[in-house]
Amino acid sequence: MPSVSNSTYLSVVEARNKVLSDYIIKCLNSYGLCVFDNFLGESKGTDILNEVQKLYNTGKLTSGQLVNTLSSKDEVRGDVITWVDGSEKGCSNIHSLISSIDAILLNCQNCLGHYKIKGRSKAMVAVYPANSTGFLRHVDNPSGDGRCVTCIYYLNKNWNSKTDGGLLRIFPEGNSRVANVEPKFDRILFFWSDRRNPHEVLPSFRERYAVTVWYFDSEERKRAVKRFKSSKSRDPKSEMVPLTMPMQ
Ligand SMILES: O=C(O)CCC(=O)Nc1cc2ccccc2cn1
Ligand SMILES: [Mn+2]
Repeated sequence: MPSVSNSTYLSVVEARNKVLSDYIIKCLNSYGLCVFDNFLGESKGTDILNEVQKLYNTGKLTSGQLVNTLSSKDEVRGDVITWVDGSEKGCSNIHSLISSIDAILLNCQNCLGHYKIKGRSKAMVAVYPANSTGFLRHVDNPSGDGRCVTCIYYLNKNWNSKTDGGLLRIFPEGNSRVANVEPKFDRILFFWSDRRNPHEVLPSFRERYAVTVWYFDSEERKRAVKRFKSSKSRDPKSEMVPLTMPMQ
């Protein structure tokens, strides 16, 4: 196998990011959602899966239901989650995932709707335990909190929703068709975070792993910060961190 120089490797990565960014721009602007398979490849995807499973198996994830502090006794969501920025011990591959997605979104600058994307949330690592209840139909950002694009990276090898459940169902506004997204290994999904994309997760019968990042529109974010200035809530999903440059 001829060795590839570092500069050649980088230009291949940049060309690939450009192709992927063009695809995301076209899909999101046309349909409001975009699915891309084989995002990082078997090896990198497995490295990320191993880190997520380690976080889960060492008890680092807490019930998402509690995070929502819902008074209702009905379980709205059955996931367990933790928030990472990738600098944590044992999260270097999750950091690499976040940087890869940031690089793609930086390439999409100013071409996604009217949005100016300059920041994102931390990454939310989520596991739906086997026989969990999924996530009831909801909108990620119903109230203009600044989040404009939801990005979910799935880590579930040989997933078959007929037997394993766990389908993500998106109900694009004004469209009678439903998008059924299998949470397949090394699949990345982007969709508008606002009321255009109500969605739900069907009950899973097998452990279901995903990493989610939300990207912020700078103008909507500025307006939201002004509106929520008084609120003391330090909800991690609405904390914004700047995009990181891709790790070389
Ligand atoms: O795993 C999937 O396919 C999507 C699951 C999903 O919608 N997760 C989710 C998780 C959330 C956590 C905090 C606040 C809002 C949230 C909205 N959505
Ligand atoms: Mn959601």
